[in-house]
Amino acid sequence: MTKNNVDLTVFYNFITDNNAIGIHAINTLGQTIIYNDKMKKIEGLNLDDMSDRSILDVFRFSNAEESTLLRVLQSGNEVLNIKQTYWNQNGQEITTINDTYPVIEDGHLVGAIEFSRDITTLEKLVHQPLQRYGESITFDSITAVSTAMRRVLQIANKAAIARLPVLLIGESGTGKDLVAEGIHHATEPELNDFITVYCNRADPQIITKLNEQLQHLEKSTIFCERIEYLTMLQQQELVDLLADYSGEHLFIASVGNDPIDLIAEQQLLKELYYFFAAMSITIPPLRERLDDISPFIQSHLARYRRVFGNQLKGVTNEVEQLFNHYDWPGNLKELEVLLDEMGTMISTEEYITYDLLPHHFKLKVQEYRENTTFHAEDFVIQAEQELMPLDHYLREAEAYYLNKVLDKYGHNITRAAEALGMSRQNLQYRIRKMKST
Ligand SMILES: Nc1ncnc2c1ncn2[C@@H]1O[C@H](COP(=O)(O)OP(=O)(O)OP(=O)(O)O)[C@@H](O)[C@H]1O
Repeated sequence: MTKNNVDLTVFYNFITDNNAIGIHAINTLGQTIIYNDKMKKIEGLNLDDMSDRSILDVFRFSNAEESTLLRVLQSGNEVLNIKQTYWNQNGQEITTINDTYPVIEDGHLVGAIEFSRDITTLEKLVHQPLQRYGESITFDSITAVSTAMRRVLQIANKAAIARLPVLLIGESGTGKDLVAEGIHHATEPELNDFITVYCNRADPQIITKLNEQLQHLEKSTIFCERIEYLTMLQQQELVDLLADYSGEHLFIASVGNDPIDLIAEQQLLKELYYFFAAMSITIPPLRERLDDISPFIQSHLARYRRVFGNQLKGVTNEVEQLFNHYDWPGNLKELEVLLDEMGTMISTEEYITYDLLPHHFKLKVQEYRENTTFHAEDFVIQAEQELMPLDHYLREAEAYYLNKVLDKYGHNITRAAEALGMSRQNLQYRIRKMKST
């Protein structure tokens, strides 16, 4: 393609490669033909993973309906403004808005193209703080059933009493923000305001603005969220500011990684770390405190029932097992986003079954599920198979059968017990026994 005798292909390639929008295009066979650098960053995949391969192969889609690109290819209709939050292979939280279009040439469909706008920063700085408006977070609002999390809250309570600077260390979504606000409300007498500073390096005036704000504040809590996101210069400005105001206010900061590593990687200023290090609280990732998953789901679903009036009571055993084996790179926030996503699809269901899980989550747990789910053929004796003791075999067979029946009846105990020809109490007893083995 040329214009004024200039080959435009080179310009089009440049536009594709130097663009703030992720672009992914496929042909009618589902093969990737364009996958730009921005899309690579967003999805955390390599071009080599994608080129010359059918999108079906790469993602192992079990159902073409579930890929927007393939859906558009099949229907010929555009799908616009789909918002998604997920954690890519590097454990980074990403929020995108996607538009997917059919590509038509001379009246014939020749492929489909997806444009993905990365709105992660906008989401973090604007939408999430807005969502939390009106809700005051105390230690009671934080799910802390695991020993590790109860310990975190104990130390946080001590920090509130001591009113010393606090450093909260933990991966994205572990609840640092909540613990900071919990500390604020646990101070006695309670400090006046809880101010969150989203450490956005793109704002060169950020520390100057904080300085102006501090001049008008009396005895408040200042939470500097993710201080490692500031430039070194901004961090130095913050150190100077803290020295001026440390007697007046309670300062809390958070970091997403081990601060010693951050210092070694020159992402955190040593002096800033020293200021906060007196009280360091490490919040462990969710995969190291699985006991918190179930109570978090319970309290989240209870809120759903109150707000949306639906019937959701919990998740099936199968989903619970998958949750316990997934590594949750986005921690409780990822679980929350997942529940929210499913919440919008629920109408009359009482339990979240495997089928209700969003496709992107099914992909993440697919391998584990394939390796662990019992199949009917597991109970057939095969020549090469090692025999297991009878009581073990019966236990597994019972668990397999009970789970199947419970799933069939959406975990409605009364209906499942009826189908199994036993009392509700008997079924509940067997479920408890199954969970404890
Ligand atoms: N222990 C918890 N109890 C209840 N909700 C939680 C808990 N931990 C996280 N959440 C949920 O996850 C969301 C994100 O948590 P939060 O913003 O505190 O994470 P964070 O560690 O500050 O993450 P980031 O480093 O990305 O800012 C919260 O708004 C809350 O809804």
